[in-house]
Amino acid sequence: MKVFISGNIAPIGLKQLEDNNISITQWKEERQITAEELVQACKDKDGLISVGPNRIDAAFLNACKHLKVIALHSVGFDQVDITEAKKLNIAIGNTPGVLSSATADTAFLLMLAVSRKAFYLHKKIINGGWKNYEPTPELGIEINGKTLGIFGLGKIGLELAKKCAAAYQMKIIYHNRSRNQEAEKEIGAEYVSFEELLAQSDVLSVHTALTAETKDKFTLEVFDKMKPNAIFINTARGGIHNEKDLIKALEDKVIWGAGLDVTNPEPMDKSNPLLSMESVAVLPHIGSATEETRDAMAKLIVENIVAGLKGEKLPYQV
Ligand SMILES: NC(=O)C1=CN([C@@H]2O[C@H](COP(=O)(O)OP(=O)(O)OC[C@H]3O[C@@H](n4cnc5c(N)ncnc54)[C@H](O)[C@@H]3O)[C@@H](O)[C@H]2O)C=CC1
Ligand SMILES: O=C(O)C(=O)CO
Repeated sequence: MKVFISGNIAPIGLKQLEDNNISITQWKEERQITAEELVQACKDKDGLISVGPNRIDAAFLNACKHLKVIALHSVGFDQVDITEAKKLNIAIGNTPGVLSSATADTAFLLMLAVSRKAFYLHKKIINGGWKNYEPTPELGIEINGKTLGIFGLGKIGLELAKKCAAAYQMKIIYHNRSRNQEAEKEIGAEYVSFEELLAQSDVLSVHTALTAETKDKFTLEVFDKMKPNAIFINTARGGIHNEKDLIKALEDKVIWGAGLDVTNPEPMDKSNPLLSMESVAVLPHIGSATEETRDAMAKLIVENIVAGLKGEKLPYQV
């Protein structure tokens, strides 16, 4: 059985694939593989491990109908045409759960970094701007005891809510497609309407998937309904906020700050105005990027690939 890997996965995953007698070919270049190159690479393969944002759309799936399984190196599957894959009987697997804590940590880190303008002040030191010990004009705001609003209280949202409730006694409110009884019981999270979420959150953190419903959900009109000292955090997908509107909202002080692990497009251009704003922190999509989490993701990917190649139901099927 032959599998193509369109990027890097943890070495433990490569070893486990070899132990299962799976022959692997891997994309080793620094640049992202193109759509044409991906089709070409998959021509004589039985499975694909899809790393990064390659579009697994109808065109790709129809050009590679022979694939038995596609294992995503992500929990998100917005890059995949699931309906078409189902029609063509190609199993799609993802990596739920094992990355929830690491991704919630990234949201937590962004929340603190924004609240104290940490990335901006770090750059200021590099640029020789730390002159003496004076109360800095760039004051932060505190998180302790404030209200955290979660948009999309699934696995990652719940991890963040637990961390913020425990570390900072934050009040947790959330808006979701359905009620999350576990969160309501465990941390006293309160379900609110989307409008209430906007009106009450001191920190609003996005954790839904990117779908037709959530695409461009955060526009200027929406930011306008938030508190002027609110912090907006997005570690889900860049397409969920409208970047032009976010820039305008920050420039006009409609909201206080923003922390992003995801942007649209990715990579973000280094001239992007968000990168020079005081109360903004941007990371290059590192939500799940820890050694422990990437090892755990690789193990799930191997389980999905092995099952899919045997024609069995995937343990983590989308
Ligand atoms: N920055 C990064 O590296 C990472 C980003 N992610 C992103 O985080 C997303 C969430 O991951 P999980 O928490 O594991 O997924 P999940 O499926 O456990 O949680 C998503 C939650 O959003 C809710 N939801 C979906 N559409 C909604 C809508 N229109 N309105 C209100 N609620 C809605 C769902 O009901 C669910 O509770 C992924 O889809 C992925 O895009 C995930 C891992 C790492
Ligand atoms: O899992 C995901 O969806 C990511 O974005 C990367 O881990």
